[in-house]
Amino acid sequence: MAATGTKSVLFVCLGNICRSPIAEAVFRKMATDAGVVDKWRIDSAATSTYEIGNPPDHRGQACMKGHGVPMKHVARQWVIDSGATSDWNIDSSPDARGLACLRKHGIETSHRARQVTKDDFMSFDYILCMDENNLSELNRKAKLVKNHHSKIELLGSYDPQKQLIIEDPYYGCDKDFEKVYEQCVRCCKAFLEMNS
Ligand SMILES: N#Cc1ccccc1-c1cc(NCCCN2CCCCC2)c2ccccc2n1
Repeated sequence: MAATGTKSVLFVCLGNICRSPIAEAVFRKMATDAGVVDKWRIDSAATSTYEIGNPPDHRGQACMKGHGVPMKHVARQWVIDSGATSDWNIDSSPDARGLACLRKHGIETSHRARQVTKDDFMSFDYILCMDENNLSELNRKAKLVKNHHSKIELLGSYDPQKQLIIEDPYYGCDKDFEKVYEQCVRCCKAFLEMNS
């Protein structure tokens, strides 16, 4: 649970390099522009270990840059299993393609994979994910954590245009990232208004 008076939201997708960092950045900018960012703990994470430690996808970075939305995130996975979390990527350096892309945009960065804890399920008020796979994976993991209190929902359930699913753009093109961005803007706006 966040400190008293603050709220907390964790955005989740499969790899935490495409959709959830965009949602996190969009929500953070909206909360900042509304003067309430200090009342929120905002983060994003993955259901998988695919991209731990890597920077956000360069197509997402380009999309956000085009919309003037700052984005800084290190992909992390939160494993809610009884056993240990994956240590395959501890101290791994980021994907070379991501680093090259950031350097091209003049952004130097020193990412490191970071481990997750079970605390996410106890410490976030809201866990908002992108598609049915994320939702079923999160609900499956939630069963492994006693007395977790997070509300696990589809981010798309807040969309006034009722587009429930935010599709994975990983194999897509810039247009697909643009669609993710537009959906995140609609949903995050409605979510923030509902919690203000
Ligand atoms: N999986 C799937 C999938 C299915 C449909 C559409 C997109 C994806 C897809 C694939 C990715 N990485 C390629 C496969 C990774 N390897 C899969 C086997 C285990 C070792 C890792 C993604 C990476 C980051 C963010 C989103 C991604 N989404």
